[in-house]
Amino acid sequence: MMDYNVLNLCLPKAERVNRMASKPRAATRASNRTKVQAEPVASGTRVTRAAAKSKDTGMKTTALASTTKTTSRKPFVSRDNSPELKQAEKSAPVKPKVLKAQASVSVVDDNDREPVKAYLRIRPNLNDGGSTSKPYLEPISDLAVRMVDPSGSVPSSSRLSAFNPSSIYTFSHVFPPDSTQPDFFAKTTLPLVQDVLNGQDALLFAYGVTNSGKTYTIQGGGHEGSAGILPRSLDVIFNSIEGLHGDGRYQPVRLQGIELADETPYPLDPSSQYRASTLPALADILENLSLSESEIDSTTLKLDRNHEYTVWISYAEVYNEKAYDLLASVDDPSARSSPASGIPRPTSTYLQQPIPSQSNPLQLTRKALAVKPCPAADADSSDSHSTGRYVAGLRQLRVHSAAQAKELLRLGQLHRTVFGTLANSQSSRSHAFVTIKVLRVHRGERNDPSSIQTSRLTLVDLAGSERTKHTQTSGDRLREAGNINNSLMVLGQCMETMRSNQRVLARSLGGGVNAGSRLDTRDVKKGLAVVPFRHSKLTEILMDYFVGEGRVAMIVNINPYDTGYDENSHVMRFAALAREVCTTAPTAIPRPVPKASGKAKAVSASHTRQVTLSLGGPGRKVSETHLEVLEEDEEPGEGDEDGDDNEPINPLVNALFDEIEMLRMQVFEAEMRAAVIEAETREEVMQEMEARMRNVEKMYTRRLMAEVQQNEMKMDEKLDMLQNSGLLAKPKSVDSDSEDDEDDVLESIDEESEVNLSLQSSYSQHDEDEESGSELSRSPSPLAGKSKPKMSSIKPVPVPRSPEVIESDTESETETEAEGSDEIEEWSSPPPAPKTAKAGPSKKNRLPESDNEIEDSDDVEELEDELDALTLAAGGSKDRDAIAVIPNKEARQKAVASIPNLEYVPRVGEVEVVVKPKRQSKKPKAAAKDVNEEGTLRRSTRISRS
Ligand SMILES: Nc1ncnc2c1ncn2[C@@H]1O[C@H](COP(=O)(O)OP(=O)(O)OP(=O)(O)O)[C@@H](O)[C@H]1O
Repeated sequence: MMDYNVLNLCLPKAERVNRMASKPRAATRASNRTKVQAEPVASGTRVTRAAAKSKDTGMKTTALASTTKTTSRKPFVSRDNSPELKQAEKSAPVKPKVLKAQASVSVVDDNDREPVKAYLRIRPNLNDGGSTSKPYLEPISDLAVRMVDPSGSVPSSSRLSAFNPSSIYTFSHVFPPDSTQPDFFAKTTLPLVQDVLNGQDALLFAYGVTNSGKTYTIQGGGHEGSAGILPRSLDVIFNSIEGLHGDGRYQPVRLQGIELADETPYPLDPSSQYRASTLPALADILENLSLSESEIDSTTLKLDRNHEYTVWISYAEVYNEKAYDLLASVDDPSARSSPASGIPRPTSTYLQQPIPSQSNPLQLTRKALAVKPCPAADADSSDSHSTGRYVAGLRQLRVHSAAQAKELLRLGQLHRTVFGTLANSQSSRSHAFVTIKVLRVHRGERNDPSSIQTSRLTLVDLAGSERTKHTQTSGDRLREAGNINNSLMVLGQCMETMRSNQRVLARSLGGGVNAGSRLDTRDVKKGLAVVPFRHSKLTEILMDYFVGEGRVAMIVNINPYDTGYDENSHVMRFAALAREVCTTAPTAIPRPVPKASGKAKAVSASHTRQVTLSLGGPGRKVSETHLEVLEEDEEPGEGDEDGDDNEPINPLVNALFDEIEMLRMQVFEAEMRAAVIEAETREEVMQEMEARMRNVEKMYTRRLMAEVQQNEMKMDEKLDMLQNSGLLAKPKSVDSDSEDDEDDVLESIDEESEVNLSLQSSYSQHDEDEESGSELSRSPSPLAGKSKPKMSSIKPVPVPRSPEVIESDTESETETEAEGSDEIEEWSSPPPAPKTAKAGPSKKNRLPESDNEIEDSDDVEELEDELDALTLAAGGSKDRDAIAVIPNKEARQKAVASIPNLEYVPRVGEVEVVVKPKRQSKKPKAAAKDVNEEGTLRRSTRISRS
């Protein structure tokens, strides 16, 4: 059964949901009893200090239309791409949640996975006790900051500051001290609000040391324009659903569950009896702590107007490792109306209590709530696998307007203040979770609970991390600090484990496929570590966001004027770690989580604290009153709506469930094997194709090189022949500096030849030949002549008319003979005859005629072209040895006689034969082979009859 859980979490979440769809309800219950907690494996983004990597696209616009897609599962290899590589900023498509509509559940693909976003917000200098006037952190771009240890070279006890006096950290976005609340909201939270209205879950938490601005960021300040992201989110939600309110027939329960709305009214407000008293109420003392209400964010998002929406709020805190409902004592918010605004206003049982005489402290009692695993039944009715845990008994209150919601939150905040923070200079000593839940249903299906989509936006104001050595705390405060630091440490550990699990998984999958071996899930599983979500209440509650779908963003608040450089360094490193964690984790393969030892619960006991409240605000006479806060432990079974945790287990039923799960595991393993085989096959085919392509490429390269060399050598031979036969002589009538020019030309050729390796080999061959002592060694090459304007002074040697063509015996080249003949005739006849388009060679294939023309020809490419042209003009292709134009028999005899070792080879039917031994001795074998294969090369020169 554990194996099934392990493997099941390898699947994309929606696919798991599909699987769950076929799961009988009873089965899920039994599974729930034995099912282990899921540990996700997260892929992440590597955050380096050295380089700023942009991952943020700012506000994303998501599609409003709900589209369902049915995609087949991808091979595991491709499902495990690192998000770092894709970090491509993309808008995640909307995946609406449809309760009990498993048939149309969307499948999550790779592109939906996203690393945690981390936004850095730098607090301005408020001269509020910070020890430094110069900040130790400065933004260097929109995405990166440099942090310099203010202690400089002074040795520090901290390893971090000792070894990294200056570090660069990157974020999804850096908000400098002067950034405004609206801008911050628009870039960080608005996209999440859009997601929630479209059926997606989202989590945003603020992390930072004490006094760094977390609460200011989330809730806001007291002045105009300072409303935080929480009231702004409420404004945007209610602006957007204006006219689209549902009837609230169904209410949310737990994380994803839906049930018929409770008909029972909220408990009657008992405060009326207290209000009859003339004594001031607790609320009067706390009045000046209320949130800023004046400001309303007017942003409106476009929504599908075929849907109806209801909004529900819950507000919980985790204090000293216990979860409390901050709205537990709030009476029905819709039952009362404020006479001033007409807005239904909730009231608080706690806060309406009159403060008794100073000698008698007012005792307030509140009960901690248990955090329980979500029943699998919820997963049946939603597209979410029920891996999360919820605060059992946490009230979710419906709100009809942003103002009402803010009022409710204000009460919750006051409760938080009363129960936790007043005794500590307004500092938040608890983690506060505000969850805005949106229930959405299509108008035509409002009576069908299975059509209701539920989504959550949770904003978490984490308690400030701090070192006890800085706060000098003791007693209760020390205990608080210990718990806070412990829970934050566990959060960091969870992220670290998720990241390393993802790496292990990626390596295993990648290695398995590359090695061509089968992937054994048990081996992979062994390499993964347990994610310690259950080691703290904070991570237990947040767990669903990390193992499930939805986006997670983190706000890092920092006060760079504070003394806590080391603490802030830890915060920065935490952010770097968070950015490497991926939240949608279809590849999660957890190992069984050991059941939480009963130790924590057994140890905890009711705890009474004394809180001193100051009566009156600034400018008023201050008196004090004392509260006694009794914090009762949670009861294990309390608040468990399922109530089936202690249900007696039927062994037969359990055995059947085990068998079902085993079969599921087998199916899954088979699917996984198939996926791996498919990936292997693809890989093999790809490798084979690549090898073939490489061979073809090599072959063509070889041929090309051989051809180039061959042509070069032929060219030399032809030029030699022409010169030897007197058809091309060394120019005599040149300017006074012609010798220098020729040298320049040769140098130029040398330079150009360096550019082209293939040509270089040809030239060096040519040079070698020349060095052998020939008189022609310094004669300019026609190529060289063409490469410099000055060579236009080289005059062709007149030759008699009626040329003969020395042709090869290749039939295929007969056509080019005439053309070659024309070319040479024209080239060698003074003055050069104008060429016609028909008879003459193309511009490309002829020698340059003017200086301007020659000037254009000094790039290597053109040189090569002209080289080819010469080859053609000489009537040769790669199969010809040489062509010489001999005007008549006498001239031919003369020419033959003038060339030593020339042998005449007659054509069939010819009598005279002159054969010139080939000068070429270094012809590459490959080239010779190629030519011989084609049967066209004759290593002799035949002089045809005129
Ligand atoms: N961006 C800002 N602009 C102006 N004032 C700010 C800003 N951020 C924080 N402050 C002010 O700094 C002070 C401390 O901020 P805040 O209470 O939000 O810190 P905190 O991190 O929530 O502290 P704790 O963890 O102790 O609750 C407050 O007076 C707040 O108004």
